[in-house]
Amino acid sequence: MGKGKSRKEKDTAKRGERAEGARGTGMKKDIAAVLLFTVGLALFLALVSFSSQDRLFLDRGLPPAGNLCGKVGHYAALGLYGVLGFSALVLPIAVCTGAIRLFRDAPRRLTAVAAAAYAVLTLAVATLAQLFLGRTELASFPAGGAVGRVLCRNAEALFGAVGTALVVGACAVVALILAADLDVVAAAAAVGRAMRALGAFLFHQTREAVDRHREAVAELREAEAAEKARRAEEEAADEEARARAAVALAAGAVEVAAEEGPAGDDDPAWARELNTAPLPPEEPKEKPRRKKKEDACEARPLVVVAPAEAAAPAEEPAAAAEPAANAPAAEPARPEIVLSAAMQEKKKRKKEDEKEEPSFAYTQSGAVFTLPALGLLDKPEVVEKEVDEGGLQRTAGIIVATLKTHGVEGVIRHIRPGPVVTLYEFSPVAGVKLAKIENLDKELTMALSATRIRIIAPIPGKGVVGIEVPNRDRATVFLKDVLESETFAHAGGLLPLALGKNIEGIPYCVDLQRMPHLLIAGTTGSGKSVGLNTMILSMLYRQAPDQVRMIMVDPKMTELSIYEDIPHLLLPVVTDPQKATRALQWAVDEMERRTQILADTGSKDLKSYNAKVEKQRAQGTLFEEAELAPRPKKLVVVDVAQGETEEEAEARLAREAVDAAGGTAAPGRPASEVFAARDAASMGEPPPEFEPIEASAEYEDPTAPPPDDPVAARDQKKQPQKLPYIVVIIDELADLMMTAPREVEISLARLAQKARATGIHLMVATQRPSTDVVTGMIKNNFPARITFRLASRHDSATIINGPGAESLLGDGDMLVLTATQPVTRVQGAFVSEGEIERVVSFLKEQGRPVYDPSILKARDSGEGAGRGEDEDDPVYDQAVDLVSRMEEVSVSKLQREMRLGYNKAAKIIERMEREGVVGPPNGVKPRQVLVRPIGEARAETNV
Ligand SMILES: Nc1ncnc2c1ncn2[C@@H]1O[C@H](COP(=O)(O)OP(=O)(O)OP(=O)(O)O)[C@@H](O)[C@H]1O
Repeated sequence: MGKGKSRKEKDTAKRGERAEGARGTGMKKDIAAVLLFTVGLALFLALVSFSSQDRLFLDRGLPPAGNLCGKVGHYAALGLYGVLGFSALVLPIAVCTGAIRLFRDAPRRLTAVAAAAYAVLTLAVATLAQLFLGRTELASFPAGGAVGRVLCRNAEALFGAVGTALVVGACAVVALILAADLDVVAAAAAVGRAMRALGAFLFHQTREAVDRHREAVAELREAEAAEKARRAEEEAADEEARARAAVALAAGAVEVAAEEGPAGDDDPAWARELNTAPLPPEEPKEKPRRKKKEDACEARPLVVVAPAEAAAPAEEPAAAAEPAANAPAAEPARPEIVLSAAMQEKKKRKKEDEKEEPSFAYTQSGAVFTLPALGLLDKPEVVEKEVDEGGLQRTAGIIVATLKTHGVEGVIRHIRPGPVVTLYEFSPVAGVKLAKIENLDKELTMALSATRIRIIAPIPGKGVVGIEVPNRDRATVFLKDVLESETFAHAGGLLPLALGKNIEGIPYCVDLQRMPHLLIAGTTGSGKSVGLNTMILSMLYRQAPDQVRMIMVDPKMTELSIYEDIPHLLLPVVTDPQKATRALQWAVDEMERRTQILADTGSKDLKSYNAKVEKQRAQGTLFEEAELAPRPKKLVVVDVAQGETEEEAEARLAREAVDAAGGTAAPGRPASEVFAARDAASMGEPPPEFEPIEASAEYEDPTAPPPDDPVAARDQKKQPQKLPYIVVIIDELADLMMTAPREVEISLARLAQKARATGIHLMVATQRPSTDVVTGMIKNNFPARITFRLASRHDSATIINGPGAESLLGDGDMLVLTATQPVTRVQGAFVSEGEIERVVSFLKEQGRPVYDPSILKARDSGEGAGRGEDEDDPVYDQAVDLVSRMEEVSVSKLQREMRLGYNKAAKIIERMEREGVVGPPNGVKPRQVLVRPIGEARAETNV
């Protein structure tokens, strides 16, 4: 029994010992867990409060200012970050989790797995941190620490960057699941719940904000309505008061009038008006609205439009008619919004639209030629938009703020809205370099979210910097709009070009005569051809074909062929570059011929020549009479073709003179001057000398073929004729320059230099403004230039001597440079093909041109005669016949008289010199003629 008890006791004692032991182990574990947790927490605090700046304090023996765990914490964190980088933060989590598990008495196996998982997680985070943040400078230590750097380098070598991210990322997630004993589904659900809660919160907040905004708008509208009602009441009261005052005054005036008789001259105008008109007219309803706008404008940049002060008083007739006593009270001082000239013109035009379209029938020349009517052009209805003042003010604010950010201070004084761009006039403070503003164009473009902006620093003559910002809604300018404007109607000159509207929306026209030649450039699609068409149509709308003739060169064969066969053309539209070269040479010859005519008649230019011709025609006199008067001659032309001898010819003329004695002698012509046309006798026609001066068309026709008999033509004494203007239009200069660069360059330069006075003008367009096309020689001779959008600043400098064209918007946006005006931005007028076709067929209905194809023939084949080549040349014989009647002759005189090309005339004169008909060259003076007509020579010998 004692043995058994002792075993029982032993068992109990053992159980008690085990329980004791277990209690002791549990306590130890708890203590270890607490210590571990503390270490983990301290580590966490040391790591999150680490600051590299603390080193400065520690170096001076001071405690660190930032680290919550003092010196030890700082160094521990420094070491851990250095080794593990950001993954050091996993450590305190691992330690704290381990502490909690220890506390919960978790199985040892699980704790070991968790520890291993945390270790893997730490290394994975270090690698990922190095991979993603290694190149940034987020912290004072490497993102992945030394460990992360090594692991990342090796992993990248094995898997590449993306592979490393995937593999290491997967390891990290698995390690996290194991370490934290994470239920992935539960975690995802928790994240989802959090997102939903956040969404609901944001939605609620937004709805509240929208409701608040709506309420505020409704309140504002109510307040506005109340304000409007109040103003309406005030105005009604004012109106009534004014009417009462007027009636009282009228009554007074009538009483005075009854006492003193009719109002004398001293009475104020309003008093006199009151006698007949007791009540002032109702004020326009628009007035109060404008007042409101003006009030709103105070302390902001003034939205101006253009100087139109002169028109302002005319806009306020009612105010002017009001009694003086009312005036001061009615007009408090306030900022003024001036209506733009363009807007005024629009208003005016609206009224004029109601009038009938004026008739443009042209009746100066013999035949009536009707100029095309404006009705042939389209003018789509455009809804006029109100100026968005708020938007303009906002843009002005952005400009000022952006410039300020970049160190340029200043204010915007005026805003000038136009159809396509709006000009903001910026006044910088003193000391700002303008080049700095110019260089901020890209910054401003970005800040304004604009496509392109243009900076004009400074605007010539204004002392401000112009910033042109494209409008969001771009208006189209229609050609009809410009052609029917006052500006075009009053544009002087014979060759007005309606280009479009300037940036204030005012129609912009130039005169080609004054320019006097125009170079046009623009990349493909920039609006160059449309621009050229509007210029051509402007001239066609102004001038009849006998006043202005055109040569059109279109090597691209696309743009100008639409004008084929209009009566203004001198030639069919030239598409072959070779022929174009000849056409240019013809223009040079024509210029030489005209220069001689001007010199012979002592005319300064074509305008004064045409004026003289007009006078001569009115008086029935001739230019030549003055020259011929001192040396009357008896001229006999022997009809050698019919085998006539000199005696027979003289006898014939005597007979004819007797026959004609009873006929009409030409008024004012010397009786001794007797002419005989070469074939007159054989044709049985009355000799021309007895006819009155033949009335000819007012203008010379350059396409008329040369006279069959120049001698007879010269002697026929036709009335002088005016010379038409000639406009040469070339659509693609580059194509011509590729074919015959030297000839084209020389012809263009000669024309550009000298043709102005002779009424020949050039319009040359190109899409390649490179220096091999627009050569120095061409450029120097074309002072007036228009550029549409160009590809680069460099191209812009070639055309307008500065930047700007590269910032244009395309679609007809252009810069115009003339010799007298600074660069002006213009929105080109638009004209469609349909409109051009309508105008062209209207012109063609009135007549077709008669072309002179010889202009385009190759020089040598057309004009033949070389040195001793063509001894039987009938033209030479005619020339000798003609020259023998002159005292002196020059190449151009012969050219003019016989309607020859310059080269041909020069060759004839050379041959005449060789054959002793004319003397040697005499400097700039004409050559002396050494022969006499046959009859005259015989008469002299007999004497
Ligand atoms: N003044 C304008 N207003 C509105 N749109 C325009 C204007 N001018 C041109 N455009 C538009 O730009 C397009 C191209 O114009 P255009 O044919 O004149 O260019 P281009 O410079 O002559 O090109 P290319 O050299 O290739 O012929 C036109 O079809 C038209 O839609």
